[in-house]
Amino acid sequence: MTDEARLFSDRDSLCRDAAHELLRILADAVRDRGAASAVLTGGGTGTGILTALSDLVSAASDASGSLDSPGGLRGPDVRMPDWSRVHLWWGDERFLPAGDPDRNEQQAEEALLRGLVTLHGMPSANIHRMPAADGAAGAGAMPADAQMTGSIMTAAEAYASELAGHARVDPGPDGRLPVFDVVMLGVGPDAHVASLFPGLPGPLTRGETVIAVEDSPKPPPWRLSLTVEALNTAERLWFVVAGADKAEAVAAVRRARDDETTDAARWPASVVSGRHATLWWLDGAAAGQD
Ligand SMILES: O=C1O[C@H](COP(=O)(O)O)[C@@H](O)[C@H](O)[C@H]1O
Repeated sequence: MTDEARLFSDRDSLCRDAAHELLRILADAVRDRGAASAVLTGGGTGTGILTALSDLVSAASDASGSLDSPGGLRGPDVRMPDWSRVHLWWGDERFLPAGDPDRNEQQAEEALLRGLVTLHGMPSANIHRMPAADGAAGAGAMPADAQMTGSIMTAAEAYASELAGHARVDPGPDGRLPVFDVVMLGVGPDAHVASLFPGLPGPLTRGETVIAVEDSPKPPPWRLSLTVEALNTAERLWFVVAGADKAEAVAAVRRARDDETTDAARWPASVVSGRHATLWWLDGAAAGQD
């Protein structure tokens, strides 16, 4: 299947359009299947999309003069999902104490999630955060290095179990995972996606849905990540990329995607795809046009 690319003059317009489309997909999935789920990514563009989504939700809610209701129309062209039926997951997370500003979930919390829970009826139980280093899978406070390996392994198993607990009723490509209507992924200048880094075992791992990463070249070193196999169950997979520092990686990955001999260990982003669509959301700089 050929990838589609959408180009934008800048990151803000990319984020606004992606947020708009994400809302539409979630609303359609709730209408058609009674449930929807999205996998969030960290990073500047991933968090920018959540901020844009929050703005859309607030504007639509203000325009309607009331809180959201299932399937209701809000604003001229924005249809809200019933948030009580939407589940949110993460593609990767930094294994740090809860509340650490470097955690992807903390950035998402501030950009969007607090508002969805307090104002728009999303149950906190629908927000599936990856475990934190000081949580049940950790060892109280931030574990010492010697304990860390065991803690992060337990955390990866815990998230895999949580995913399996929400697995699709009618098992599709992977009975251990929910239906992911949309998986969003940033792409690093080194072509990493989620926390699957070139040169580490992550991109080549098979048979698991979640892995622990103990030596990420991008700080912090301890991370959790969905695997290639898990990401590839997405109905739609979106690469969301902005900035000139990504242009070389984007070009190389897009070339590698057309090459059957691609080395997954060198170009992790080249081996992930959506089942029905793979879409590149790019600003001009990331597309190499500046
Ligand atoms: O560390 C991470 O980086 C990537 C890319 O972030 P960006 O700021 O360069 O767009 C992100 O997708 C990933 O979730 C995060 O953990």
